[in-house]
Amino acid sequence: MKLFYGLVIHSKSIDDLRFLPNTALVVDHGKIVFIEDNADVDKIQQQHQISAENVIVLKENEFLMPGMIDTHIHAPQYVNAGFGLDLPLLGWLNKYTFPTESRFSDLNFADEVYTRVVANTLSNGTTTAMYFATIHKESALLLGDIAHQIGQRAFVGKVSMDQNSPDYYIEEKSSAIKEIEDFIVTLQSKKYPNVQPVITPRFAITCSMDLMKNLSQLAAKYDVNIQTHVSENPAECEVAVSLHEGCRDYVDIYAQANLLTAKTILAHGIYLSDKELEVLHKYQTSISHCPNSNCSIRSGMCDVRRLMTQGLHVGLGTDVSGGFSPSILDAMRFAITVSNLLSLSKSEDYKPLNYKDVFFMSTLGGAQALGIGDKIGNFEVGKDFDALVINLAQTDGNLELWLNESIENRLSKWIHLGDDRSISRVYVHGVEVKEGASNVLRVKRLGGKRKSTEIN
Ligand SMILES: Nc1nc2[nH]cnc2c(=O)[nH]1
Ligand SMILES: [Zn+2]
Repeated sequence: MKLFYGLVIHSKSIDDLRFLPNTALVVDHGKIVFIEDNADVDKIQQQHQISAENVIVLKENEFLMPGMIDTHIHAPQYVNAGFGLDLPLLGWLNKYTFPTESRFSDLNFADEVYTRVVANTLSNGTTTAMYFATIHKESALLLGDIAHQIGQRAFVGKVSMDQNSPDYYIEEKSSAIKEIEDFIVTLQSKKYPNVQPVITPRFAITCSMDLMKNLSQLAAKYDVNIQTHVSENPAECEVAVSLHEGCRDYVDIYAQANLLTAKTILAHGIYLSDKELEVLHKYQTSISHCPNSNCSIRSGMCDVRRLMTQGLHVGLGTDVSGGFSPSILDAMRFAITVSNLLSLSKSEDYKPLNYKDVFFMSTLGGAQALGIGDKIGNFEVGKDFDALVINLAQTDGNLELWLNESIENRLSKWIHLGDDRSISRVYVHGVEVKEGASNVLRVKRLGGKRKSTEIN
């Protein structure tokens, strides 16, 4: 058992951000068993019979918050993060993305990259990641092993794609179906408590209707989540609809393939019509908003307020490497900026997203979008303890504190100016997983040996 005591910040809903001073929070076997603000910490320590070394008292400039959730990240594209941003989506996929992803048939290469991406995103406070891997089953399974060993909560998707892809990076339909079923069965058989397989048709351009229908049957058979992309770029939308005869619009393609469920998350959704939003709402399908990617490969600006007004759950995604940064703090800032820019052409009563909204989206909102809002996302008794200790008094970096600043302003400063240096502890399911630098995690996993694999 562990007892945390200090300032706690979490969201109960998008309009209900709580700042809870002097809060006692007790964790047992990874779960939150008690929480009370303005608490008598000694009394609670005694009541729960917690030894002194298991009491963590936060310092004056520290606070505890829920772990952050990246609802859309391509693990293999971590290699490309920060370059190749000169082309829009379809050209970018062909020139930069497919060649890099095709290299993940090499398990040594996959081991090196996946260890780095898991360690680095954890270090940046991503306690849960919804990953796209590649079409290679073995390396996707390896990503699951790595997330488990290092301690990140992860959904891992072996990508499925059987058309309109380069010869060197494509599956045949029958083998795509066999491989994904093997992948699900194998990953589930490992019984990792925090790592789940996810059905991952890349998008409607690279998947035949028949493949997608088979994938939706497997999702139902094994009760797993589904992820794909939707309506990211105007040229993509046009090609997708032209390829699937008899489908009214982009969302209808996935509806006809039975891929829309309450456990489905679609990345982007920039150009969705009102009718498409209605359909997504009917199926309780969520959206992953990836504003860095939308800006960097110039896909467009997604009106998150509109999606939320339609009742959709919207989480945040880094979409590495369409997005250049693996940090969810960066996604929060981009989301605010895009929303501000959109508001310039809206009426005065349009409310752009603010720091409280994006805090929600990166925690409870992300959990709801992944269909696990009852398990993580905030601090409620019965939920798993996925949490970050934030230290605002770090001396490096741009975050400066002044006397008598309100807690609200300090949180806003952290969201706008913080980085991994201010994330001093990271917990997943009650286990501390950030031990100083991400290097420590890497070395631990690789048994103290650096791999000789060259990344180039
Ligand atoms: N941003 C992004 N969009 C996609 N659509 C299909 N594949 C991808 C991808 O890898 N990244
Ligand atoms: Zn993506």
